[in-house]
Amino acid sequence: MPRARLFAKQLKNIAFAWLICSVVFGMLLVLLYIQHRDAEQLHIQSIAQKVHFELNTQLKEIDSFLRQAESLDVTCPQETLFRLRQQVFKNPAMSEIGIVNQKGQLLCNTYGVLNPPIQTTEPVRSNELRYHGPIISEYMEMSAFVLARTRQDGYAVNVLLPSDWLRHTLDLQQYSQLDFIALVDSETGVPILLQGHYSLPLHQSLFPVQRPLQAHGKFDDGKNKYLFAKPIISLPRLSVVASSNSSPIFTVQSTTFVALLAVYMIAWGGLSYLLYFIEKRQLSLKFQLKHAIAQHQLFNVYQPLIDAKTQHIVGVEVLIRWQHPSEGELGPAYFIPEAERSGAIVEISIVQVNNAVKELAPLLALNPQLKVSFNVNGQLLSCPAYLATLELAKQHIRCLTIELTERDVLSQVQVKHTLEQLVAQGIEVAVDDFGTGYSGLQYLQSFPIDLLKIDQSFVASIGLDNLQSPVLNAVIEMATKLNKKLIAEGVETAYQADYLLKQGVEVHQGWLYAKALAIEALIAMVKREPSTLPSYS
Ligand SMILES: Nc1nc2c(ncn2[C@@H]2O[C@@H]3COP(=O)(O)O[C@H]4[C@@H](O)[C@H](n5cnc6c(=O)[nH]c(N)nc65)O[C@@H]4COP(=O)(O)O[C@H]3[C@H]2O)c(=O)[nH]1
Repeated sequence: MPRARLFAKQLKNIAFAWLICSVVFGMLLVLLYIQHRDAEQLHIQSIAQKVHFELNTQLKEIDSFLRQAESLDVTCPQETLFRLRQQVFKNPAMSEIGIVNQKGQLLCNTYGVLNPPIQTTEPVRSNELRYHGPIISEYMEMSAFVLARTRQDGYAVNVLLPSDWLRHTLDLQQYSQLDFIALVDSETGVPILLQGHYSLPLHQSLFPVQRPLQAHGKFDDGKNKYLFAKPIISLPRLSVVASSNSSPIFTVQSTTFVALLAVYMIAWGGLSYLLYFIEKRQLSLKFQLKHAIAQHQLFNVYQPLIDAKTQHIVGVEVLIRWQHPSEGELGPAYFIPEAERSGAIVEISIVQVNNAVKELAPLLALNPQLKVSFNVNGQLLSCPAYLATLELAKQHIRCLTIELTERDVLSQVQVKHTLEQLVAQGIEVAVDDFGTGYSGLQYLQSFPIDLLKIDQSFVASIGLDNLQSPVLNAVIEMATKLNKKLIAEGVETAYQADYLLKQGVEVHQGWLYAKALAIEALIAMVKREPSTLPSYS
């Protein structure tokens, strides 16, 4: 093969290997990405849930105090102030508690009675837990939230929570690997506590947050992100929101990336080499075959067909062998598939028929009725040179049979016409390995088929209780009904031979009688059988 072509073939292999590896690795990366992304999202959810839980616990405690505040004396006697202060000591989240009347006047707080009262906003009528904020507490000069409840009598009790204190208890800083984690107003989305850079998905309305929700896509800072939001149960007006970059694959560690790249390169290289190796082997087999034909290394062997009743040889199947210079004698399984692929089968088969005519001439001269059977595939049937060789051979071999597999018989429309022409010349058509094909059996009626060769697997099933055993009987019955001749292949035991004989299958082929023989051995066998060829000496 010219160098340029060899080089082009190698390039093709490399490109093909690259394509396969890229597709496989691409799929692998997508899988990894999905797995990684799902894990990342679960991680974000679990952080948000944790913050949510902590906040919820805090708020529930404060709320339970506010519910009990129904019993506080709103004239702010010492006893009430004591209870308020006691509460502040017990719960360090609260820095101040105050009582506001229906007009919005702060009457007293943990610091004492306010005289005059300070005007604030009028209490809301609803007695749900609510929050205001963040506000700047005048006393503490810091940002804070107000949690409040309105009592049945219209007075409100409120609690001041410093923002800093909340931030520290929730320890938001430990979540710095997230894009952000925030406590936001569920209605407006305004962040009240925030760690990181707050950004929201574009073209998606998240607010008001009424139930736990997730959002994916492009955010207003131009990045693709994932977001999880969940309202606080005891105060749904507030929600915990956490978000992270949703493209973690691009943050794969450099060592992992290098390892992946190395595996990819090794797989690519390995596959290229494997393809090169297979091609080289095929190429070399193809060239070796050509050489073998030229050097006459291929030769015929002949397996006798025996009439089991009389024990006489009634024919032979011509089989091929290769006397390989280094590998020794090789069976057809080693080279026939490649010969069929490369087209060398045509030349091989023509030489085979011509050799058989020559080698069998002495036997045919003595017994012109000797059946001679050749394996023929669909490719050969469409080759005029081979058909012409058969036609010539027919002049020397009176009982010439061609064996086709079911696949070959049915493969081409014109096969039927070719077979009819061969039959017209007196050539017998047999179906080889009968029963192993998966096609319907209509062809038995429409194609000119005279003989069925029962596949060895059915013969091997005789006496065994397996699935194939009933098929053998069905095949025999069908062949009898359709008036087809039968030959049993692969007869290895006397038991099988007896059984087949009892079923009416008289012509056998198999190791019980003889293996495939070189022409000299066949002649020697026939010599020992004077009754078969009475005049042969
Ligand atoms: N286990 C066992 N095996 C037995 C027994 N009796 C015969 N055989 C083997 O069964 C195969 C019968 O040939 P096939 O079904 O046409 O199957 C043939 C045929 O399809 C193909 N083949 C052989 N020679 C040629 C040829 O010249 N041209 C073509 N196109 N194909 C061939 O290769 C196949 C295998 O051929 P072989 O290896 O020669 O194997 C032969 C034969 O040696 C037995 O009792 N037990």
